[in-house]
Amino acid sequence: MSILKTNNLTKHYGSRTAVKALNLKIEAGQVFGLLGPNGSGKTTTLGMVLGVTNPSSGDYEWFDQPGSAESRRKIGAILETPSFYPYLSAVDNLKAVAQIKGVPNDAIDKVLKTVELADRKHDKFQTYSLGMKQRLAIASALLSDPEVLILDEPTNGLDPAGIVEIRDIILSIADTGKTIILASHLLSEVQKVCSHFGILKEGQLLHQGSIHDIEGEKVTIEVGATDMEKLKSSLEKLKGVHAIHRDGAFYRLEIAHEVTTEYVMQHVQADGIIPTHISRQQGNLEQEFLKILANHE
Ligand SMILES: Nc1ncnc2c1ncn2[C@@H]1O[C@H](COP(=O)(O)OP(=O)(O)OP(=O)(O)O)[C@@H](O)[C@H]1O
Repeated sequence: MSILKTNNLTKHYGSRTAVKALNLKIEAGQVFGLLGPNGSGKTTTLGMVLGVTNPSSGDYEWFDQPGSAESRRKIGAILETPSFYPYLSAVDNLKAVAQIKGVPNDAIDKVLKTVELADRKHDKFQTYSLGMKQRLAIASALLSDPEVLILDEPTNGLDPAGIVEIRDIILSIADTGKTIILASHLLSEVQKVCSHFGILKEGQLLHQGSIHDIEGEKVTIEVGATDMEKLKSSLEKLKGVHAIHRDGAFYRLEIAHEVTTEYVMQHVQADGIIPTHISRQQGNLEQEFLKILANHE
């Protein structure tokens, strides 16, 4: 099922075109990353499809229907950090949101669990870290059990641990079958959590497709050992290895997608080799990304 389709969606601010004839297509179950530098039109795009920014021209469909108040009820979105009451706990803040949204309070415990705030649910909002505040915002967007969750730069300002927590939560929400649309200027974020992505530059969509297609077969594993000769003859017997290249102090293996570092490790250890280095490179999205940008220079 098509979740979101935009048809030549365009926004001008005076003489500036923020979004230009955008044709996005997002299907059910995708984690779709709208990737682009600051000012490329991501927030404007999300604002238009959420009905908070008027398009200059073009239109959009949610669930194969023209955008409407009814379709928006199936969407949970965080465009900017929502304001919570600092002196209230997470539970009491969510009770206030539940009342506004007209959803029963029974949903609160479930969403707090999803965002891993169950054990801090009675603490005041003002005692929360930035990451916890962001997780509470996600909980609030999930309260009405939407089919689609929209997040604008969900990890902005967070420390590395906070970033990992948000990513894990996004992935676990995606596992429940919800479609997620997130805007990000971070290639690594899109690569780590998204199944599909679109690249926006100066309001134009340069590319859209699946992450897997771009990463394709380009998965490699680097492995090194003290005895490189012995390592090579062991690696040559390994199933799922398409090619072996010497790269300085290690071999770079071109491998089938399903080959893991554990599998390589077990295989070489069985031949009596202890690797001094082993790591897996998940595709070349960065290079592909730069290529796409270069093609549009
Ligand atoms: N209300 C507004 N009035 C005038 N220009 C605007 C307005 N909102 C956005 N713009 C302009 O539209 C362009 C796209 O901005 P937008 O915020 O959509 O980009 P973005 O990709 O979300 O960037 P960021 O991540 O920095 O928010 C920018 O040039 C911006 O200055």
